[in-house]
Amino acid sequence: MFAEVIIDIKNKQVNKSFDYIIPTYLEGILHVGCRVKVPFGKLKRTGYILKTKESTEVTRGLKEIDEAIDLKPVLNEEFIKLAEYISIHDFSFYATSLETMIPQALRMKYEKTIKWVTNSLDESLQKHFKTKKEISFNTIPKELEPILFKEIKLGNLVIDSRIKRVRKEKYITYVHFNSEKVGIPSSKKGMDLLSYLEEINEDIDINSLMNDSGYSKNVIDTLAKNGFIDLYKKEIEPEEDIKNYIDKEVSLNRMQEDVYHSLKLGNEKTYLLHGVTGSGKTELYMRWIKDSIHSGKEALMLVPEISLTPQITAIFYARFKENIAVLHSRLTISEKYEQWKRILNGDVKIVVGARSAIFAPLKNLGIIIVDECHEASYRQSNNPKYSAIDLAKIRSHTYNCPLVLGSATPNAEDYFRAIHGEYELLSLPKRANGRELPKSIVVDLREELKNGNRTPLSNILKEEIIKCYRNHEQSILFLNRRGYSSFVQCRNCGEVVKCPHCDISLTYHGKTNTLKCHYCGYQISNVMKCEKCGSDKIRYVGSGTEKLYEAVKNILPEAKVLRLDTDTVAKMEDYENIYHEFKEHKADILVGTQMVTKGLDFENVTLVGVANADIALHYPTFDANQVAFNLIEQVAGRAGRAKKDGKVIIQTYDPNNYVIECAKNHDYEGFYKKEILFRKASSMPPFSEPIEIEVIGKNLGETKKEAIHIANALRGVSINSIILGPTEAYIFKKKDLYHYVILVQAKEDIVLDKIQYIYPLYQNNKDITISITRKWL
Ligand SMILES: Nc1ncnc2c1ncn2[C@@H]1O[C@H](COP(=O)(O)OP(=O)(O)OP(=O)(O)O)[C@@H](O)[C@H]1O
Ligand SMILES: [Zn+2]
Ligand SMILES: [Zn+2]
Repeated sequence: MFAEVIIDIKNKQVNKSFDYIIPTYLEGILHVGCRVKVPFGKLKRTGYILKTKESTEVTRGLKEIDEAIDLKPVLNEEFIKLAEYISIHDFSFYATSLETMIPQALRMKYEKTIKWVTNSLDESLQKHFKTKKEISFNTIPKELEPILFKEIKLGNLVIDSRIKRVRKEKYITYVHFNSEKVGIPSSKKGMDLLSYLEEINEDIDINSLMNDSGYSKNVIDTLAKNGFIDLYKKEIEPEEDIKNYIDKEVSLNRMQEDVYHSLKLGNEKTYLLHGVTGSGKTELYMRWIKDSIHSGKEALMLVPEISLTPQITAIFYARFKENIAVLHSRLTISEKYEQWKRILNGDVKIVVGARSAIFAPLKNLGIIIVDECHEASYRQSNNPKYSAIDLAKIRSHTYNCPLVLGSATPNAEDYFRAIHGEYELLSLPKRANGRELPKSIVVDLREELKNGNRTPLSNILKEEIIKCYRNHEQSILFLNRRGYSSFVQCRNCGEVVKCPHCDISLTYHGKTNTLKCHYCGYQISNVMKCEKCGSDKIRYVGSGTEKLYEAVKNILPEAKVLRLDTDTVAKMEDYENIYHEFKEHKADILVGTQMVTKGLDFENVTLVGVANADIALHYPTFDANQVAFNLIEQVAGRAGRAKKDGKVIIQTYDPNNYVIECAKNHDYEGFYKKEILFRKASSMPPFSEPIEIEVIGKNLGETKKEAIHIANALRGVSINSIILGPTEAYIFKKKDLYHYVILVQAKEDIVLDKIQYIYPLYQNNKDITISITRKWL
């Protein structure tokens, strides 16, 4: 027998498979989707078996497979086809695409084990088992392998794999008041804290204690040392609140009912579910999933990573119990692997997860759902640069099952397809509980400046925040920029402090008193004097979330304000802590970046402030307006979701911009009509299928030369295709590297073929890096 093998050679990949002989003792063991070690050149390399066959056309130099890495396939035919698709469609390598599809645990060293499951076994092997039933594969000498594999084929031995378990912190420290202890603490603080503990009269976790009482770890430690309190660790029950969640299956309203019946299982249609924020899309997803399970099939639902909150997890667990695997980033490598095995073995029928969950090894899909389908995070930004939605379409095709794309703000491309019949459009134009969408007010920031208000909060927003706080309601303030100010400028000569490695200005961070580059992480301590003219008149221009936070604190010192951005959230746990604190109304105001715009369903939030609606508008991408509209509409959707009316304040320097006007009126259709005209005029998706080729290098001249060379080569193969550039990228210099961009609209396949060749050409080029991205699905 022979095997077609794709070999994984970093830096020298080819999308071509090679034939190898399967040694007789591995026949029947090695199948499609197993990884093997093969001789290649002088070295042994890892490869993936794409196909096994009886004969080969290769006549000379045929070599034998050296070793089996997997004794059970880690990928099935479906994924092998999918990887081939990615390698062609997304201009990447077959091996890299295959590698992305298997759990990380399997990409590391893991232990293969053999289990003796009958009474008979060749004697030469028996002695290795001693008294055990399961031993490590490595304890069997190489020369016994042929016998070993024979026994596996006979069914006496079973192979499995074991992943080393990595445990993460799973403990919380609790504080117990020791009422037996006589005497009093020596410090006033200690005494206060003790009476506080006596009053609450129950054990409390140390973090809440420090937050609630405001005492430091020092005071607590001293009390513990002197025996007034005991500290003990308790294992965190990770799914505690998940288990406690009670499912309330609401009855669908008329609108939901209609949409619910419009979807038919058992066909491969793509549906676009356009439902305003709070319209009850999630309830529909769950009904369809249930129906799919009842018909004996499985369901896959993708959500943006940031929406994988405990809330959504709890809702799904409550409804579907053990039948579900939730794949989120908080799982350890071994936990992810466990989930993957459960899915592979058919132990679960429903998978909910972020982008990479599209590779969940379900084998009988009945429906695929992509929530918040407008989110850019469904595209992977490094190789292979696949789009999970694109792959969802392929999987829906393979299983002849529907694909549902859900969003309150679908991308114009998708809406266009829905209007023109490529997708079926389903609409939920009203909120599920009958409440109105929040009323919006647009504030002209130019007027504020004229009136001498230089803070990030307009007078109206200030008043509303205070009013909201006085009413014991919560507010969310959104600003699309972290740090304190956007740049630092000398008032005397106008010099702006820039990153020496990138072609952008540094951002001032107040907490650390530093200037940081948001691209490369370069950091210096704050400047007191202008480098150029020596003046000490330094100005901090623009606002980031830090400054916004400070401004809120200034008007309401007594309010509890939380900040949610990548500076305050290092881990998913941090996000969850802030999330819970706000959800339980332990804080009044939440200030943050994009993180606050997504999927939060807090009933007490009645005010949303968009501190600067213009930032997103000025990105140099074809869909900047769309992204800006989506952000404003999504964050506005957090207000007034339950019993009380919501209000939205949008601050802008450009109040007449159609994006702002449409967002103010929650007018998606109006926005779409303008946006699609603009796309048409500029010949952008859905009217074209641009591919961006970035040429990146250290040496400006060389990089430019290479970029021109590539552009010309492409022009050479097709006169009908449009090849724009090379032009300097929006941020021309990043981390000391120059970026040139070529934009291609391929009208002929020959251009695509040519682009396929670019990566391999530059694989070993130390000076030039290439990055190729499809700007459409
Ligand atoms: N038929 C119904 N009757 C009453 N309440 C409902 C109904 N359907 C959904 N809801 C409730 O309405 C709220 C919003 O629903 P859901 O979160 O599903 O909306 P959504 O469309 O996903 O919103 P978003 O896009 O903002 O995340 C939830 O609290 C949900 O329980
Ligand atoms: Zn100066
Ligand atoms: Zn930098």
